[in-house]
Amino acid sequence: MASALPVDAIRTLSEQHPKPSNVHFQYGTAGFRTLGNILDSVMFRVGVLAALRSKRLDGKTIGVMITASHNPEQDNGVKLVDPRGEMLEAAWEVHATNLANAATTDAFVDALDAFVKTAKIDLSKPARVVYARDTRPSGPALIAALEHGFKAIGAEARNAGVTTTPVLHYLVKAINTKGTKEEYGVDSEEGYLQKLSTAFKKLVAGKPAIPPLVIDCANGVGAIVGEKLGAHLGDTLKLLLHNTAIDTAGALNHACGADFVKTSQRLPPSLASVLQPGQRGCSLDGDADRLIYYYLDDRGQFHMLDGDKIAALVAAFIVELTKSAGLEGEIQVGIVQTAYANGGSTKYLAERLPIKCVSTGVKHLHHAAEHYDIGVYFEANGHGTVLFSSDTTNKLSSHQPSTPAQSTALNHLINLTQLINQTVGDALSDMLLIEVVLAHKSYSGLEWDSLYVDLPNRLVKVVVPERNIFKTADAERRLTSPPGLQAKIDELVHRYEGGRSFVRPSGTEDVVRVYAEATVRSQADELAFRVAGLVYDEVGGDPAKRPAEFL
Ligand SMILES: CC(=O)N[C@H]1[C@@H](OP(=O)(O)O)O[C@H](CO)[C@@H](O)[C@@H]1O
Ligand SMILES: [Mg+2]
Repeated sequence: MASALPVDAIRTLSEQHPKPSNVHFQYGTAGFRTLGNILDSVMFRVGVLAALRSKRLDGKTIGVMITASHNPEQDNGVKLVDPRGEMLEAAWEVHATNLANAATTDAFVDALDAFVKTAKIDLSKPARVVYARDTRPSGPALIAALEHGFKAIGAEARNAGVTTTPVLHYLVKAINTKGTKEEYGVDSEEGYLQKLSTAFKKLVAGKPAIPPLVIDCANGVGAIVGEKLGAHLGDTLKLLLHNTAIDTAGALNHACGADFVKTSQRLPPSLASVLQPGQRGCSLDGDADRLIYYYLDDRGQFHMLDGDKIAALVAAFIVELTKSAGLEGEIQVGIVQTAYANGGSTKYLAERLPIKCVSTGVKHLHHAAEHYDIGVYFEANGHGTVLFSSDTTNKLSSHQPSTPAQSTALNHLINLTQLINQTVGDALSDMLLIEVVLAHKSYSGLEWDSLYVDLPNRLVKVVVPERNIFKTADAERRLTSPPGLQAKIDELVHRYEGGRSFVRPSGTEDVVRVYAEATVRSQADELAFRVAGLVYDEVGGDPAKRPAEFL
């Protein structure tokens, strides 16, 4: 017999976290995300929901991460992590949205009650959660609201403190596999850093000394975890941490970080006197799950190495290792991208490997990558990882190499499975992976960059009255609504050499995004601003507020 919801405790505590009346919350691409100061009720309710998710899954530990990633400092957000360290099952996103929008405590309790029945949640099961936050100033108050949610429903909750999003994902998997034969690692941040650095040291043993690496920590939590990682790495790889001002108001993600670099396609001004020509630098985002590399050439010109370049570098290396290990034909490496992948990268990769295009958002990439023996997925913005299927992991551990060279390659592959975060993309783990490949190939940024040439591209935001009328098909590459708009975009695109453009509603911001690329820089810009203008006018944008750059 299932026990009942502790309705009295939920009511009492819920009254302390009333829902603001004029806001509609939505569990989107990255969980709930909006201004930090309106999220109190959402946190409380997510606390209760996380516990129910755990009960539904037989008491497995669920993760809760409070962060707004690369978004401005005043924003915050929360997302749930499922037992294997993956994003919350999509079907529950709707339940999360429903519960968050119940107008009153009574409505919330009624919604909970109905939900427990329809989702067949056995309330007698234990509820276990692990939670963490990034460095945002709104974090501590939101954690307190979340903890009230845990308390209300009686969850067993473990506080993982201030850490990165990927560390939290790792912890969830490590806790849930503890003591099993799939044990993922020691269930602590320290255990994770130990695991990564041990694998890294094995992978670069015997290689020439690696020059120090400049890291822009976006003034976020990557600064804290990056410093600890640096201590583990010692002289193997010296990390030069910059933008580490986690206590300076307004500094987080401001004119720095992976998103700044990717969108503005330039060096953070704070690194202008730091990065030397030829030296490698990289930027993390506010919760350290995105990574963008770059270098300055001899003339001091900036060159960006984004998620697409990372995918190309890493996939080629893994393919080479599988061949050298004598596993050619037995292990297939595949790539997953989104429509935002640069056309140059898609062409380069499609000529070499199986490749798939999916909708924006890590959960789509992750699931598609699981269908390959080894799936490499990166969003152009630098979020991604490499997944090894369990068949592949078994093959690697049982394969009998016939030569010393095969044995070395096989060991490298096995160590890569330890170095790479299998739950979600991690900027720090990805950074070590890239450093391994560069060391093995004796590549500088220049050689890596010349794998293929990026097509000039431009990303533009369009503010429209109603973004939900924009509907897409074909992995978001075509609009099906508003009717007729896609035909007009096609007509424009045809006029540009190497032209490609698509339009989709953002899942994290109240805007529509326009992407365009073309063979020549000025043409990519022109196409993007023409399509942006078209979109703006088509859906009745206010002519008085029409951005001047739209054509
Ligand atoms: C063009 C772009 O970079 N879009 C980002 C952004 O999603 P939008 O749905 O485009 O707002 O945030 C997502 C979550 O971080 C990330 O997965 C995605 O790649
Ligand atoms: Mg992030």
